[in-house]
Amino acid sequence: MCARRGRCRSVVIPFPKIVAVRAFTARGGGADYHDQGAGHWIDDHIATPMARYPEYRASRQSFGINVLGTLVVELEASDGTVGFAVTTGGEPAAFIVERHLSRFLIGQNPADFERIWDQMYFSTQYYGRKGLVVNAISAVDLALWDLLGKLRQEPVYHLLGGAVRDELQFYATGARPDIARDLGFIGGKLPLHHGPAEGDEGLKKNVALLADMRARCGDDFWLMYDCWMALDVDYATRLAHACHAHGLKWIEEAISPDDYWGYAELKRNVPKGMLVTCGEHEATRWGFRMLLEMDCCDIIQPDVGWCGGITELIKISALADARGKLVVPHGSSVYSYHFVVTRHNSPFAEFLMMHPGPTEVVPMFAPQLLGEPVPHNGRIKVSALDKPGFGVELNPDVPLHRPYSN
Ligand SMILES: C[C@H](O)[C@H](O)[C@@H](O)[C@@H](O)C(=O)O
Ligand SMILES: [Mg+2]
Repeated sequence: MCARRGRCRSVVIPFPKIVAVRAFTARGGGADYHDQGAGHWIDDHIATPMARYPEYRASRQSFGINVLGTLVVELEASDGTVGFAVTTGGEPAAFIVERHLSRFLIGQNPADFERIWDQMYFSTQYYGRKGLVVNAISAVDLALWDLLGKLRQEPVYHLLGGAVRDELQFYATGARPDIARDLGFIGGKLPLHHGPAEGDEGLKKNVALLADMRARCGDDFWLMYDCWMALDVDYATRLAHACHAHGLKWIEEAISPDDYWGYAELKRNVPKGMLVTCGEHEATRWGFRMLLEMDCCDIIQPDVGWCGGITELIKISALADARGKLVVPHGSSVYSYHFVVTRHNSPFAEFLMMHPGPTEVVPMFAPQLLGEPVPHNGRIKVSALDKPGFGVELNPDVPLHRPYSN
């Protein structure tokens, strides 16, 4: 409405077009948060599908969990504004961005993210659909939303409909839930250390660790196990029932992400009141539709840097919301925080404790992002997100390598 009488000229200001796409790689923590130095809790004899091979049991880095490294995507607009994002992907993902996806971005309006996403996905469907390719698409999509926010001078959560709450509350993932409790987090998610290859002895050690943490944390603190795809339905069922006595709140990603049938069976098998969660290695609305329609889990946990980005997470979240399911994204720093605050069915978030102990809170994607907010007393106020885009900048002290160009 015009405030004053007279002609009201409503002019849509044209958006600057994307003029450059750059993909870099970086090593050492950051978005590829498994890429840590020796002695870090996150690589301390954690159960994985590779643990059936004794030579790959003590360390996930031994089989290559950190082989990719971080992908950094920059999108530059004609007015000089640069949007960027980071995810797991490294050099192969940089190739996909520079040599395949860039053609759908150069000369385009960053506000056309639906068309751009559609072209990135369906042009790579013949070799993508999940994993590395969708990681690359996710990074481009997140950089688009960062660029949009910077062009509109608004935080991404404003572009998603605004906050439905004043603060984010977090559970912490790491080896020390007892310390997480003292730091004000609402729960602690432990990595599972022993899988089927270590038999009943290993299962007893898993239960003993949970019992110890329950004794340290008291009865009211959430305790969860993250099984990182390491188990089979029988072992996961036995573990769930053995851990029920110690108040295990949820059993996470117990079996292969491809075994939708196994998840549906596990969800029927676990004790009443225990939740089954999964999805961090699932991708797109179609993958999550399968998890939801086959009743595989109680909570889906997409990683916004791996599932297709914000543009796809909007669709995934709506599917879950329509079925009364919670969406608690896998820890992905500001990229999930800006989403979670805007959705009623995302009442809390994950904070991955990246300190080696972990005995203190450090930024999740350290050292790559400057300005990354961290929880205080297990919470982040929405006002901490009130900066354009995702509100973070690349740390200029982190060496970047650009292996390809477009
Ligand atoms: C702690 C788990 O083993 C993984 O390292 C973690 O990244 C992921 O599964 C999570 O849910 O945070
Ligand atoms: Mg997990």
